[in-house]
Amino acid sequence: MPKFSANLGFLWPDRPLLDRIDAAARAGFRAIELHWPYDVSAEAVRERCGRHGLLLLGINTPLGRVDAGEFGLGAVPGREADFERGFLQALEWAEAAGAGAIHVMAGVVAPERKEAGRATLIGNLRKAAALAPETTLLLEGINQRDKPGYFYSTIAEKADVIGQTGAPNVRIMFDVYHAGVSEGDIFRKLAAYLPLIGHVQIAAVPSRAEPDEGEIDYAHVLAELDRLGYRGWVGCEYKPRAGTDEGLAWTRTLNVTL
Ligand SMILES: O=C(O)C(=O)[C@@H](O)CO
Ligand SMILES: [Mg+2]
Repeated sequence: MPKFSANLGFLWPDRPLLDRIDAAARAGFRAIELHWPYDVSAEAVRERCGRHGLLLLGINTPLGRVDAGEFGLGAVPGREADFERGFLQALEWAEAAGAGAIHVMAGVVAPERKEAGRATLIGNLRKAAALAPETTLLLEGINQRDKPGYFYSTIAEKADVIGQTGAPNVRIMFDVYHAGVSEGDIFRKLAAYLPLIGHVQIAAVPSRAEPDEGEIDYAHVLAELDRLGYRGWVGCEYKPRAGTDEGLAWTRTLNVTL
């Protein structure tokens, strides 16, 4: 059975971040991952994780100008200097908090700028990977229904960018929810891209709720990850239907030990 981490961007949304860390430990998680924790001190997060013996896996790069529709800057032509500033902020926070991975957010790019966006992303990633050789840089596709215009939605596009970047510390964040909404054929893609996968995330399709409903049978997905020999973490990145603690009943349904 894979190892599970609590995504505290979505779980226990009713309380402040440090309390969410306590809740994750109480629920039995051994690792957590965060989205954009920049308004909380990295040292406080490190201390709270240490208190519980929790591993902090990763965070996301800053989004940019959210009011202008930005959702990351990695592939946005003309914003390279802002991307670098944001990446360095993420790196400094991650190192101070003890996180080993950074999800480099590609961002929203107009279709006619797609080729320029690809070159921008590869250039930005080469620099970022060299600046942070000890950190895993994760690339995630986001489905077009949730974030119209996001730079990529398929696993193949991320693998292609990783190949072009040529850095050993850039890996795929295989979010089964986004892959399910965007393209399906999950088992074949897990098998095909396994050597490039640095992290997996799960949520029901199409609801993005606990992974015990909808069109993806997560009992089979988790068994397939085992069968393939995946040794990484599986991030529980779902939006609880109601209370997060009650929602963890899915672990019993699926015979999962946190
Ligand atoms: O939305 C997701 O899926 C994520 O993994 C976040 O980190 C933001 O894209
Ligand atoms: Mg995700």
